[in-house]
Amino acid sequence: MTQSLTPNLDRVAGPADLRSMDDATLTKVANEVRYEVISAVSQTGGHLGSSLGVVELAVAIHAVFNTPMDKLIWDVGHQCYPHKILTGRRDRMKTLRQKDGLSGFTKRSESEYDPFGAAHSSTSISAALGFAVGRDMGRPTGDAIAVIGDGSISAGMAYEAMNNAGHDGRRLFVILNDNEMSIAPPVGAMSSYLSRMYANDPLAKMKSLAEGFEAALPAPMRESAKRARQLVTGNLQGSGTLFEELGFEYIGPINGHDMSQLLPVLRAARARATGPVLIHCCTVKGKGYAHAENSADKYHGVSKFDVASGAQAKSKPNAPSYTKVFGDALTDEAARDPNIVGVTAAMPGGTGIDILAKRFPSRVFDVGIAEQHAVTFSAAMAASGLKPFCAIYSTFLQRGYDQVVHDVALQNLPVRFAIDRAGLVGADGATHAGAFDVGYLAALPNMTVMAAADEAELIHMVATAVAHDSGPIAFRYPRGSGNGVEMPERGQVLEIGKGRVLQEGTDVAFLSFGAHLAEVEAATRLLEKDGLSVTIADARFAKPLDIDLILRLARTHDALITVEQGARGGFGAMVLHELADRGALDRGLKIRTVTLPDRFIDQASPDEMYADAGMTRFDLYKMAVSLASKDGKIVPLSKGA
Ligand SMILES: Cc1ncc(C[n+]2csc(CCOP(=O)(O)OP(=O)(O)O)c2C)c(N)n1
Ligand SMILES: CC(=O)[C@@H](O)[C@H](O)COP(=O)(O)O
Ligand SMILES: [Mg+2]
Repeated sequence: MTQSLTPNLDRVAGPADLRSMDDATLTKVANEVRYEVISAVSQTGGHLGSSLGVVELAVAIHAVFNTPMDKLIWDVGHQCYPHKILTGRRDRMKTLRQKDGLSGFTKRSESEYDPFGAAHSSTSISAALGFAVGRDMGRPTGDAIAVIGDGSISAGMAYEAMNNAGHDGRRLFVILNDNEMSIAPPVGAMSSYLSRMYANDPLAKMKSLAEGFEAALPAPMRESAKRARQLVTGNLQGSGTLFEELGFEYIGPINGHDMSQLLPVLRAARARATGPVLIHCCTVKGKGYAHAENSADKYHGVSKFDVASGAQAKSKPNAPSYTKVFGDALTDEAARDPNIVGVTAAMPGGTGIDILAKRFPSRVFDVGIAEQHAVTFSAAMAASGLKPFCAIYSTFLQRGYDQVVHDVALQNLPVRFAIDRAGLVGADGATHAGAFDVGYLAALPNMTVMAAADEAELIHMVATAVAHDSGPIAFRYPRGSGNGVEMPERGQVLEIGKGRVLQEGTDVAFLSFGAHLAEVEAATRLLEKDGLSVTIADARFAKPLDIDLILRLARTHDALITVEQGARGGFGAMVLHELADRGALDRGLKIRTVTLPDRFIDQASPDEMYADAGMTRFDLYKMAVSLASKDGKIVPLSKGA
């Protein structure tokens, strides 16, 4: 029988097994967990760098605290792979981020060790405080421990939570996982502050501890720890770090990969904390895997890869990504218009704003994980006469919605929202679905809402957004590659509120909004084989709607089907409002609105997810046939069905 490469990890069925192990064995377990993470993610892809950075933390926390009674909450949750391996899901790691497999984030329904779901950042401290209150009011809950990264702690919501927790004074633990990285290198004053806390400290190797816990330390560490803490806090009067000023006991910075520091510090903190405690751990994103550590993005999000070479499997799309098309188009427009600026909330690469930044660095603003701020910041730039392109994924723009309403739409300021990852996104699952932006934006007065049917349309929409100065405008497009359509030299400015007809028919009309047009066209080919005559129209705008087009389609067809990559309450709803209010439904038009279903859809490939949503070409075909049939026979409507 071959010798196991993970003999110590093999003895861990769950965290309780860790609590019976000595520190040396725990260190071995950590090394074996790291090996397991690299091996698993090389076959599934995923958030490798962040997970490698918290291997020791995950082992130590589960070894010291009494999970699942103690609630361990991972901020964002993208770094949860070691946690999942240690909490009974090791055998399912190969299903990570796949249909019917493990979620790539923590998820309540997946395990009792996941007390709170995540994926959107900066929620963990709020959740920890909620559990702490539950405990203190008699609910069956132990300690609450939030593990939050240096990127995530820079978001407003984290301050709201620390402000409340520090004032409330309840016992809870915040472990700051400081690896000096967000997805890109971190930005902002908090990042600089954290770096100052250990960059020049000659005792950085020392593990400085808050006075309250020095007594628990082995004698040799006690005195020097006290002095190190005073040095770290910037003066010998011992006044607090930012966190202490907020009411937290501060411990750190300590080496988040050194079990001989982590374990005594966590044990001391657990033994003595009477209020909120922040333990500052310095870690390395991608720790222990050279290809990750040496990569600019620390292998934040990787596809499958070869462990030996680190080479990632590259998909060979036949078309550029929507993200790149957007970044290139915006940069071209910016070369002609000096008022164009780009804004991203910590996602320069993901949004394509990094392309603009390469050409015009002084006109790009990465505000950190701060979508609320990004929107209002953009609103004021628009009020000053600039042309801000606020590029935020559909799902993350949800974080700044009140700012869109209150600071942009209500003041009718010409902010341009570039909404990437519209529709279903695949492996990131339900938390990242760009499902709701059409509904939440088209409901707003003054707002213009567009959706690109393909990458060529996206270029036109960027040009249209540049030219549109009379109020806010949003354009949405999906994650991934375009359709390989012919690309225009330069974007043409579209007429606001005007759609386009791709083909005229008589039996059934598809009114498509956005990138599901390709599926509509495929369904049409099937319908035409059955002798049906089909109209295909691309609405281009959910607001303002092309009323003339919609009324004409309703008048000249017995069946009208709207299609969108979004939830109910979006484009189809807008069409229904207009048709109903104008009496166009009174003569009995057969109309159906194809949207995402009223439920969340778990991770899979986008095609699998759209199949789950009932939005494939075959679903569309069946729907059209059902509308063009009589007594179960397909009777083309134009033939007097
Ligand atoms: C509200 C929100 N905005 C943006 C993101 C995208 N995002 C995921 S992880 C991440 C960086 C997190 O940095 P940090 O907290 O330092 O964790 P690390 O990856 O360094 O472990 C970002 C911006 C998100 N998940 N949620
Ligand atoms: C964890 C997180 O929120 C980001 O890393 C997100 O997964 C990025 O999504 P894309 O891969 O679509 O850029
Ligand atoms: Mg980080």
